[in-house]
Amino acid sequence: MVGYSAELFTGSSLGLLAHFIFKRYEPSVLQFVFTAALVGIAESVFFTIAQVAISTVAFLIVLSSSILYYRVLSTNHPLHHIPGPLAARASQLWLFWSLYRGHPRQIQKDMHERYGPVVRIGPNEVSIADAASLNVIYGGKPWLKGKSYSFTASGGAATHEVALSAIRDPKEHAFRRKIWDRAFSIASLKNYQPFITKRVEQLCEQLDRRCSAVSIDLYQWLSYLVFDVMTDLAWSGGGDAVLKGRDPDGAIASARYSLHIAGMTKVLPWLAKHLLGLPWIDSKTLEFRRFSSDMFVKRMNDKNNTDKESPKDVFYHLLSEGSEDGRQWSINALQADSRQVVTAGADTTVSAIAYLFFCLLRSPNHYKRLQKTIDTEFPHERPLEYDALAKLTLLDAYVNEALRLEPPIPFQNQRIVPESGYSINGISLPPGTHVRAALYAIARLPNEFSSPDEFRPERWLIGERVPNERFNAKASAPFILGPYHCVGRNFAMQEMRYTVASLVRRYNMRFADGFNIQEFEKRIEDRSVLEIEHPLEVIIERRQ
Ligand code: HEM
Repeated sequence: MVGYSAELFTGSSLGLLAHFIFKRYEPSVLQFVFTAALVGIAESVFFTIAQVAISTVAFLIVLSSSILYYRVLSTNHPLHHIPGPLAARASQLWLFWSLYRGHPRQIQKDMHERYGPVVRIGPNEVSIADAASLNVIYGGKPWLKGKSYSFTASGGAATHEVALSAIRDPKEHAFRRKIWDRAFSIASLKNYQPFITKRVEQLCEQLDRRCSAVSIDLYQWLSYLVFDVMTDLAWSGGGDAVLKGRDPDGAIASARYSLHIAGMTKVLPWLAKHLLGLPWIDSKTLEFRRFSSDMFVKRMNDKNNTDKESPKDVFYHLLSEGSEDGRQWSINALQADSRQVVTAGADTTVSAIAYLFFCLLRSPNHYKRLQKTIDTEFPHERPLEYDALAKLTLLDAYVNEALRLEPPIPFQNQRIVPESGYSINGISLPPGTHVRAALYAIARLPNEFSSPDEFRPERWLIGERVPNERFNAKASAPFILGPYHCVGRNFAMQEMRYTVASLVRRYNMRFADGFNIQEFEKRIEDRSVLEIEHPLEVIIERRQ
């Protein structure tokens, strides 16, 4: 051993030195390997190959043990005082594993029940389960978006195609967001209603043919519906999934898979671009990229065809509105943002509607009550009107309750503690700490809602709350708050109201024989957006 002392000493010292650098700048595996290679090359000037090998091994062992010790045990670590699982303190891989398994929202909730309102879920990341903090983090002067946003959900590194949700620079975000806000103004929302009405009518025609027959997978049909609505919204024309009764060119599955992969790799952004380059992953995200590019080109051609009046879709707003300083969007940005209408709007809305139907079918009395209310409000031939539906407090109570229990984006909301730091329940979070609000856990806190795990839409109706019932509407934030809140919120609400009211009014439904409620619940997974992995098998009957 004495014979190796020079190379062991050199390797170990360089390992410690590298740690002091990596402590400030979290390395990727590639940087880690690159540094080791650099050290090896530098040492080869003084050492033989065997000595370099020994020194490099010493370097790697000391560097990894020192990082591990610092993250897990050292009282010098700025988040040392925050409780959490040891594996999470050690590496981001713990989060990656939670996402891979598909239940990070539930793991977050379990962790909070065990450790309290602030839990360490990564080397430099904490989760917060505290309703009052929602406004501090996301509302008012919001905290900056975290590193996980350096990667877009649409299947490309953010530097190539930045969609609105991935923009971390507040000024750039505000510039692009202004145009999105116009695209979702009250006036614009009215222009979009025919998209919903037409597709729901098509869905009803399809479902009419499947009444009382074999069971249908309601989640699948709702996916077709919402995908068509979103592609109409983005580019005034889509894949006609409802009419065809199938996923057009595999685009729905491919869009879903893109979100699935993006959700997992967002916690390890450096891994994302390497993973996406893998042929079998690339081929599974290709269909949606191809589909959306075709739609984009078609819509551009329509725009350039001066004989046609430009349809008033989101694309219309993205194209025609420049900013006051005269800046125009690049083609890449235009493509990324119009595609985001589908990636942000489809799976979120479909999971919310499907989960609401699941709750209604599990409690048939609720189904009947909603049906009766809609029958009373819209007797016989009276068409469903969007404005009247928006005033139906009972309908909103049902939608809000489903969103409370299963917020469709429960986990992907990372922010950075600002320079002023933050303190919660006497626990201080230093500037630069990455945080996520545990939306799912907060909306199920027993001090915010009585019987928090129960589907009880009445809690949203002032006249129906039981005496001393705990109810804090602000603890349920499925669309987040503040300047980065969901821009499609009002559109999603009108789509959910119209779809649910139309189907409940027209059909009686029940679970198919043998439907496994527990298994269905278990298979509601989340990585980016809720993914329902179990068919929602139902039997439908046309009402007289
Ligand atoms: C029930 C349905 C929906 C829910 C629960 C939902 C939820 C959310 C949430 C929580 C965020 C913030 C995520 C973050 O902090 O990173 C968000 C952002 C966003 N949502 Fe939605 N969403 C829904 C439907 C829609 C629809 C229909 C659209 C239509 C285009 C849409 C477009 C967007 C966009 C573009 C953003 C990024 C906003 C920004 O960064 O300024 N969403 N949504």
